[in-house]
Amino acid sequence: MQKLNIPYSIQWNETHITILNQQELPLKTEFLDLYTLEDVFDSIVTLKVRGAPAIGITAAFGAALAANALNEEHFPVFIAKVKESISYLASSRPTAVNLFWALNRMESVLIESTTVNEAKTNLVHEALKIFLEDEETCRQIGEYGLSLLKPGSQVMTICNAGGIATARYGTALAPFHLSIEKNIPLKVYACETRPVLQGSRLTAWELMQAGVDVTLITDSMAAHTIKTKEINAIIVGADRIAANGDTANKVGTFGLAVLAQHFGIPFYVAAPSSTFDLTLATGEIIPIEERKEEEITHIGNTRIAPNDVAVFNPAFDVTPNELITAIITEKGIIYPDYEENIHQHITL
Ligand SMILES: CSC[C@@H](O)[C@@H](O)C(=O)COP(=O)(O)O
Repeated sequence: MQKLNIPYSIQWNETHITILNQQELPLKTEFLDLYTLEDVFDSIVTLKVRGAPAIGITAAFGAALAANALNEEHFPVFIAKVKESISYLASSRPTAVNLFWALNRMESVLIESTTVNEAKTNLVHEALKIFLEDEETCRQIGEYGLSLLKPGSQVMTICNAGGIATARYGTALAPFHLSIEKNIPLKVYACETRPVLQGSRLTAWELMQAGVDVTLITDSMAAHTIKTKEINAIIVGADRIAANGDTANKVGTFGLAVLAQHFGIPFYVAAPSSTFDLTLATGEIIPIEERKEEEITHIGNTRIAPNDVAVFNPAFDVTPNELITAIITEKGIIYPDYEENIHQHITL
């Protein structure tokens, strides 16, 4: 069995969190130490750490850091201050529900504690639990995902739903990491993922590190590539899945799902149970983050669009459930009818 050759993107070090700086990849493999609540908030907003599960894990550790930094002995005041830190972290990015899911777990543990010291210990334990569970979850997603892909398959993906976007292995990329361990040949086509290029900077880098056969294309080449390279399946991650299966993921995902339907190939979403938001009946009401216009008008510090051009920069889109062949979770594979099957699957 070959060892997964990618670094952990998040590590807990008692006084600080160490993250892989995903802004610098692939040119530099740099690790950053986050000591304060503000460091953690900034790392999430600026995409130094990104990907739904990784955001949740980092925020959970951030809440633990913030609690540990408090010099407050009066328990009700301590609780109020930690809650404030949790709300602050929750305001960092709006779409990935894993952020709120992880912070809710942290808040529950906080409220259930009875002293300041007990709360501090419990918060660290809960954040570590969230991290460790995610590694196991992603491995399971990988196993189920791999069971859907015939050896020799050519598979397209977008964004980076990989090991560095989770505790380890990833969601959409987990089957590829496991295929290396199990010696099963698969070929991946990675869309570069404009505007901030998670596909070229992160997925291409991660899969190459792991020894996966990966080919990079621009987003506009997807239709031609599916046709001429005989792509067998598309697999993507998710930031939030509504109760009816509508799925928010990196902008461009919806377009790939439409292409999958046109070409008659399966379109799979891979995500942990923590990415489902059963409080939302449909994807229509998933909040879609709009990011700063410089992500589109500039590459690095170089302007590539006219001054003052109007810009629309949604970071995510919502793929309607009827375009999704199956949703792969750590508990198994969900097929339509999603309205009926998701609830049953998630509450297993
Ligand atoms: C396992 S990560 C799943 C999703 O979070 C991923 O596909 C994605 O869209 C990430 O967007 P990002 O803006 O890079 O955080």
